[in-house]
Amino acid sequence: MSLNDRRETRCNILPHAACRIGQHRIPDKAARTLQLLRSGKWLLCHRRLFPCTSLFMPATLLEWSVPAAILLCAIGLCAAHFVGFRTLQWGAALGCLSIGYAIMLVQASEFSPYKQAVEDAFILCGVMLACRALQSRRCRQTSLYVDIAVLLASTAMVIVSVVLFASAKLESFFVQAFCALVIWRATLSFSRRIATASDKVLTVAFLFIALVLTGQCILYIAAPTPDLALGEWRLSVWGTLIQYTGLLGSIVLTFAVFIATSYDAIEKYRHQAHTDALTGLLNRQGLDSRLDSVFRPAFPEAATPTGVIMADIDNFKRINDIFGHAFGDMVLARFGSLLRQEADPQACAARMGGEEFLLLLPGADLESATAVAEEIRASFVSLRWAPHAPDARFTASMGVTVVEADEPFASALKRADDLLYAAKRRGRNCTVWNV
Ligand SMILES: Nc1nc2c(ncn2[C@@H]2O[C@H](COP(=O)(O)OP(=O)(O)OP(=O)(O)O)[C@@H](O)[C@H]2O)c(=O)[nH]1
Repeated sequence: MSLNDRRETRCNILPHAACRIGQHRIPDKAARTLQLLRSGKWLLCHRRLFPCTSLFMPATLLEWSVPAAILLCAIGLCAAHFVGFRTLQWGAALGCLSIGYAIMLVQASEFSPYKQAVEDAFILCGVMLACRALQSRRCRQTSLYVDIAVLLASTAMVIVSVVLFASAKLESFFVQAFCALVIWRATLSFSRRIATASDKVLTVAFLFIALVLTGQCILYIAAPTPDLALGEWRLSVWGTLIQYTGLLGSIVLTFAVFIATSYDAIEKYRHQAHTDALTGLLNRQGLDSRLDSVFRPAFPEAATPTGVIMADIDNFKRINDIFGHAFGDMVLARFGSLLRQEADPQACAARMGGEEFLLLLPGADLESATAVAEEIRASFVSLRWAPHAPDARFTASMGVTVVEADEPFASALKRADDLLYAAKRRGRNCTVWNV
């Protein structure tokens, strides 16, 4: 008698009738599994338990195209990391997913239930990594212990579904339900902290994936799906559905990540091009672009009046000469942060070049703009410069005006500049405004 014949015989002598656990009647297949588990011979007979033709049926090229395409997405994202995009974590997530989907196609071995558990663990790990990549943009990440607990719970449910109930339908339902749960949790907590257009793109992609997974779970419960054996299930419409929705989700995610990271990079370089590196204020180019958007002729909300303060640190060349250029840089940086502190958040502060600064105060009339200028001037005088120059006091001069209704901004700027030089001529350390 060959080994296979002996296995067949062992399997055939097992009772086929349904049995009971306590008050609960359990199905034939589960009853047989329990018997086998008790006798410790289930591994020998699992081929009989899961009588599937495709256990020995190699996956087609079309089926392999699913993990291959996901792997390509992962490679693309990892490669993008090396040219400066922050996409490595996303690549790792899709890499994990592609391994999970590849294991799904590998021929089942003697250890088929473990294969299911490993395959599903890779898929869930991929989803968790993607969620962590999303959360790392804005909010606190889910605790690692929570993720491990979810992974263990999912694996336990998968093993129960496979070993006890020999049900691929149940196994798929559990892994998808856990994936959906993890994605919904991350998406909902992230959606409360959306700050940029790229955040919105990623949120929409995650919502789409969460909805697809949830829809699939509902379909699993609601539709009269046949309870197929493990191998048969892969080739059924349900198995195909899970593979292709996985592929669709991965492609949507890859596009969303590329759009979001490209947008982030553009925003980063735009911000750098519009910001003065020393003070963190707008530079000339940044100011022009801000003025373009606020003072466009067709922009009726352009606040009028708008207070304009032109400020200049007095005798700055001497500061450089006496204390050095690095100290001069520090004085500029502290003056810049003073402008930011004293003005309200809607104000627009810019470094016009050298030691000359501009502050725009939307909605401020001449009186309140002058008050702000005086406050800044007084605060600057009172700054202490220990340890480099403990006894030094530095001063600044200010010219203040307002943009009249329908007045071109350039003419108000010229007026503020003239007033600043009037303050210099008056002996510096004072504020001059037009009446
Ligand atoms: N440390 C430092 N110095 C700068 C920077 N940009 C310009 N300067 C210096 O700022 C000085 C400006 O000098 P001036 O235009 O003569 O003005 P001032 O000495 O402040 O004289 P008044 O404006 O008339 O009070 C020059 O010596 C520039 O080299 C910078 O980014 N860092």
